[in-house]
Amino acid sequence: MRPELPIGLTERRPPLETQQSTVWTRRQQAVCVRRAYKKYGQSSNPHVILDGLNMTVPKGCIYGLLGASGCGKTTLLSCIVGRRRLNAGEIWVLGGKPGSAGSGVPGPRIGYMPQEIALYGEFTIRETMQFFGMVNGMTPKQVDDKIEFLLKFLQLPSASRPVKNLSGGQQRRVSFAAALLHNPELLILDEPTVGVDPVLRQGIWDHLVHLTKDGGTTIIVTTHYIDETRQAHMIGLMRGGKFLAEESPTSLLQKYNCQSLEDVFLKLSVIQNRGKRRRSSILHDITAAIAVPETSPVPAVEALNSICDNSSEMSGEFGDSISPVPLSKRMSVCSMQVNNAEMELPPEANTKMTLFDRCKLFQSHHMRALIWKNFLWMWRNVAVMLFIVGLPVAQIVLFCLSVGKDPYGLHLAIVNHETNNKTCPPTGTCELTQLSCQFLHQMELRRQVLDFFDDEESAFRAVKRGKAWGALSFTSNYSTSLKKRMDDGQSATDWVLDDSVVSIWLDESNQQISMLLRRDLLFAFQDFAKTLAVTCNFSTKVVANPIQFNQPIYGPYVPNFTDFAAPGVILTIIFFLAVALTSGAMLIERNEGILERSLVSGITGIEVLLGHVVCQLLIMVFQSLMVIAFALVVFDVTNEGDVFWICLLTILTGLCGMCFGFVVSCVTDSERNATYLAMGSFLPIVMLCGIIWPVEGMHAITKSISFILPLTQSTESMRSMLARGWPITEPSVYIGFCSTLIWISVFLTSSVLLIKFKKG
Ligand SMILES: Nc1ncnc2c1ncn2[C@@H]1O[C@H](COP(=O)(O)OP(=O)(O)OP(=O)(O)O)[C@@H](O)[C@H]1O
Repeated sequence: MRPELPIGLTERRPPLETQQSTVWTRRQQAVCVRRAYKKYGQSSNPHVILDGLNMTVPKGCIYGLLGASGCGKTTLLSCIVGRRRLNAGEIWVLGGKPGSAGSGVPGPRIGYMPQEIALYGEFTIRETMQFFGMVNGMTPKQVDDKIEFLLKFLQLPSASRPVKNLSGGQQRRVSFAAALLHNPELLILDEPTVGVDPVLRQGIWDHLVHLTKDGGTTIIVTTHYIDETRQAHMIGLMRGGKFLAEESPTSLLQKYNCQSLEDVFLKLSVIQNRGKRRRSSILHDITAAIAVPETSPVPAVEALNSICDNSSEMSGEFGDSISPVPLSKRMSVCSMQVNNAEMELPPEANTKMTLFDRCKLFQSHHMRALIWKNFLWMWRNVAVMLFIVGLPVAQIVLFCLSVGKDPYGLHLAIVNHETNNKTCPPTGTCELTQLSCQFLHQMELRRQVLDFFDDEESAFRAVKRGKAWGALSFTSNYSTSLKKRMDDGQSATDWVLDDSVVSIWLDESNQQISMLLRRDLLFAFQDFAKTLAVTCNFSTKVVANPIQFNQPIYGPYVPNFTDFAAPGVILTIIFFLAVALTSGAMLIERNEGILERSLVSGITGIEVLLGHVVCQLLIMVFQSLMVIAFALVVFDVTNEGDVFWICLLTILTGLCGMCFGFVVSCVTDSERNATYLAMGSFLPIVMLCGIIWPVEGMHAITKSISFILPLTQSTESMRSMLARGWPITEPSVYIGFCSTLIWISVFLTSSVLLIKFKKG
């Protein structure tokens, strides 16, 4: 015996024989979704959200999109507004495909109120409206008039109140107002009545009905309060990636003989659960009838969906009355005032994009709005901005104060048998006695501390305990033997040679300190010998080292580490602060939903990017000039080059950091991941770009990696300008500029591509 069909399925059969919609009829709808398939996650373990969903929203309708939390309403809406792509299926919005050239979607034809507040807390209500007004090409007068109406209608407080100081419900209403502001053709409202009291909720619904009266506006609204959608012309009950029904609330209530829409939803859910078993057997029959070739590349689910779709475009699994019925009848469900809707040519057919329009990187009113908004945000966060501007200056000050200066106050353990370990002031005469004292005096002049010990044993002990950096021992006849060594020259005896030597044992555990101590000891000896020669009136050449270091060709006679590290440190500070600034700003904008909202308003990712470039470039230029001024003027870092080129290279490096920041914000989805990525790149760049150690000393592999990194060539270029005074025409200088420009284009292109192609 044939089992009894569940309610709904029996009613579902007849429409299977109705006609197919054509592309033309699809484009006549406000929204038409066909065979939508959307999944998240890996193909091996997909999370299917939309599973062959069909949806038809005629023009001039209020369409209530209902469904349990997590059933995919927001996902469907973001596909409709062109912010996410379907994995399969098609969407027509206001006659065009979302995102296609000339469709106006995303764009001002749509008003979108996302689920999250997606507003700048620091802005006042008026400023918020001004921003969205500017984005949608409204004049200030039009915005002001609309603000007045919206404040009254939505019972909002004064327009000068900052959004962050409003209650949650008020913030949602401001968000709603921002979507209504420019009278869009299609209004998409994701839960607009959350946190709104019943009276105002009713007011909002009345206003929505009013908006659709003349047929010019279509509204799609999602809500958890199912029964408030009684005022909608049509509702779509979504469950399991499909619509259970897509009909007018009255006919649903009648058809299922229920008191409330909630009951209808429950009834249909039960039917769907029962029907799934039944449906699987129906599908089995269909597949048997129309065999899908085994070699077909189309997955079975899609094949089945397409089979179903080719025979019908059922929107609801049950209770469907939308797609299969003729268009004229369907229109009667919504406002009858949609005059000539069928006669209107879809905008895409009308709109001819010129080549100029297609190549246009930005629209001036969008850029105006973005730049105004970014500057206003900076102004509202002036303390943060001052910190950001001051941070690189603080860092360069810290660097110059603490890195690269010669260590002083180092303790040396002295055993002076010549003076029985007594201190002895230099005599300043030509007496060749107690010469050890004159030598030690030179060490004191170099600001090192001398501690005297009785014997070598105790001096070593002091070094071993970390009380001194080295031990020095003078023989009892040091002066006599030194004099004899000079007098006898080649014929000097072994004891003369041995006794005229200062014995030194250093703590070499700290390479920098021991290197500088060695240098100080050698210089101290040279100075002592020279002083003696001058005092005793004989040529200093006699005591000079036979290797003579003349005045250097480039750099100071005694180079310091500050001069070596400064170019790299300046560029690193500017580069990484720009990374942090840009990626931070972009991520805040994205994570708070503001970016999403702006993009739905028609602003492009490239415009957002350019908006940040313009504003942050200003900050960065200021930062760069301050850093250079502090390094060169206040801390007197050696500079022989042209300040213009030095500043330009610093600014370009900051720009490069900004572009890297864009890439970071595009590839990461949270501030934490952005921080990991920025920090992860910081250390390799600092280690490999020749900032703390010359590239010449690196391993062959790291040397070749270092060659292509963003800061290597620019650091070398900066060093050549600062220390050698080389002009831009020198290869090692202009290569730094070229490398930075190449990296800017690489990062910028990557972020533009990521913005363009990285959609959900
Ligand atoms: N980017 C994403 N990556 C992976 N899963 C996602 C993503 N966005 C949404 N989802 C998942 O898709 C499902 C549908 O989410 P969606 O936000 O569309 O539901 P919803 O019906 O709008 O829910 P609610 O009514 O609670 O807002 C949820 O299970 C959600 O976890």
